[in-house]
Amino acid sequence: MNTIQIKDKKFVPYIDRKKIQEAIQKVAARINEDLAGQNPLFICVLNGAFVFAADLFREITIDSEITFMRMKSYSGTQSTGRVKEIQGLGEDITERTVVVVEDIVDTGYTIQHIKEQLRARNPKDIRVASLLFKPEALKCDIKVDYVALEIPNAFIVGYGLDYDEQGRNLKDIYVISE
Ligand SMILES: O=P(O)(O)OC[C@H]1O[C@H](OP(=O)(O)OP(=O)(O)O)[C@H](O)[C@@H]1O
Ligand code: HPA
Repeated sequence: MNTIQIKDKKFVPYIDRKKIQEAIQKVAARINEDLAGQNPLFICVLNGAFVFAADLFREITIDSEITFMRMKSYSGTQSTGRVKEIQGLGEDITERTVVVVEDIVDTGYTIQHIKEQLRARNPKDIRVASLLFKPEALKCDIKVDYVALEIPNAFIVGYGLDYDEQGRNLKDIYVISE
């Protein structure tokens, strides 16, 4: 069944690269339509979102810009519940439309924290685009505007997502096997 081992855990194939790319194209088409003429600033949340952001941004056909910030809240397979800013945002976003690009919204603590930080800088609008969303795991009252794929509450790796920093280079997404 193509089981892979990363450190002490086993994972099995879950979402293949073709399905990922199709889902990204659909999300990009919605963003292209919704945000045309607004020159949105995409904000990629490192580390995990770098693969998704690279693929999403190349599907964006409207005038737009991209930048990066870096946050950390996970340890192993669990959220610590504390969101640490490793690298903040340099750009002035006053009166700009920004699109926060995440690989996953799980408990929602990270995106909630980022939205609070960005709101204080008076943007025109904050949209959130996430490759993956786990509705059953959500612990915050937040809206994810553009979701490529909804998944159940299980730990996954690949396509930028890691287990203990390993597995980000996998082309497909794998789920933990009990
Ligand atoms: O909704 P939440 O429960 O907050 O989880 C989502 C966050 O967790 C991951 O980041 P992580 O802290 O693992 O850092 P990484 O991006 O460097 O892997 C992921 O990239 C999101 O930013
Ligand atoms: O399921 C996950 N896998 C990897 N990183 C994550 N960060 C939040 N949820 C996850």
